Amino acid sequence: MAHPEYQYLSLLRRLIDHGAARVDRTGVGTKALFGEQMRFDLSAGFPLLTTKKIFHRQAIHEMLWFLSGDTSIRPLLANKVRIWTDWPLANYRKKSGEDISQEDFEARVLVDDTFAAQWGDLGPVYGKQWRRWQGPDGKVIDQIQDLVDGIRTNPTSRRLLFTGWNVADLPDMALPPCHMTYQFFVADGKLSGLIFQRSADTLLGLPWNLCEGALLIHMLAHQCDLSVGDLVWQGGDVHLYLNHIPQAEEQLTREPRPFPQLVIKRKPDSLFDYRFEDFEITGYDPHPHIKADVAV
Ligand SMILES: Nc1nc(=O)c2c([nH]1)NC[C@@H]1CN(c3ccc(C(=O)N[C@@H](CCC(=O)O)C(=O)O)cc3)CN21
Ligand SMILES: O=c1ccn([C@H]2C[C@H](O)[C@@H](COP(=O)(O)O)O2)c(=O)[nH]1
Repeated sequence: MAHPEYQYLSLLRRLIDHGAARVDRTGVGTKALFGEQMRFDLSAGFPLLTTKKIFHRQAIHEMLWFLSGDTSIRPLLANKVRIWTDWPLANYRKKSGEDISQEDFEARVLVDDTFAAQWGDLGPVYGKQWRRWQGPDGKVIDQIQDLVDGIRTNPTSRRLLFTGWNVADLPDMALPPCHMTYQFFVADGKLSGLIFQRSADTLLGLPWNLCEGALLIHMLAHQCDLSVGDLVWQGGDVHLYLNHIPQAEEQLTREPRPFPQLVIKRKPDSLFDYRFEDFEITGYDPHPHIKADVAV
């Protein structure tokens, strides 16, 4: 069987060859396809792309941050994860008129509590909706805890899902959720998960989304005494930014190598008690990193 990474590489190829040219919110421009799907059998390996190095250390931190319910970039910065800085930074520069550098902005968020509260928060993004969805009656809903309970007590339920797409809260979010809905399925002692992603930056964001989706399935399966099944990824507007085409062409010259394995070294009492040190990726031997600028 062909290496599963060819699903991703063939998507890059099709985007370059057949994507519809579009003007997008960022002004960069994209080539886009609508309605794409990929499937990875997690028992056969961890889907961390090998045709370029993916910074999985940062991706693991991001997933733990979502699960913690936090929406400030401060805990990310404390772990040297800088992928979310651009949005609050642009907001601060615009509103304050101060031409602050990214480094200085990040340093202030880290040391100054008042500054961090005012400028370092992304609004009611992923973590808030996943863990603290506010009901109309003021009741707070923990969608992830409910999911864990559901998988354990009613594994054939067709309602094992959670979503970040809280319509009423969208205007207050720095960015509306991209990987917006997750659904789960238990069969033959295996847990599978499906991600619906309304908008996918195929070169930069998507490899992280696959890594983090796979990590979440592993964690849920670990907690619910199941083994891992498939990660199914579905994308709505799946795009390649025009300034990423040379990087995509470079990546397409490379041959996939075997996927690594994820080792979870400890079983904590709950899904929310995992620490970064509990995870190890073994056997990862990727091609070199390919640098690309993120569209803000
Ligand atoms: N245009 C865009 N693409 C995204 O993927 C994206 C957004 N915006 N906005 C919100 C988050 C932030 N995410 C990001 C942002 C940056 C990188 C990025 O630049 N990754 C580089 C290296 C990062 C580094 O040097 O630490 C990579 O090669 O993966 C990845 C995901 C995913 N999301
Ligand atoms: O996890 C993520 C988060 C974001 N993205 C990408 C997808 C788009 O390129 C932008 C978001 O812009 P919108 O105009 O809100 O669609 O970020 C991603 O791929 N993965």
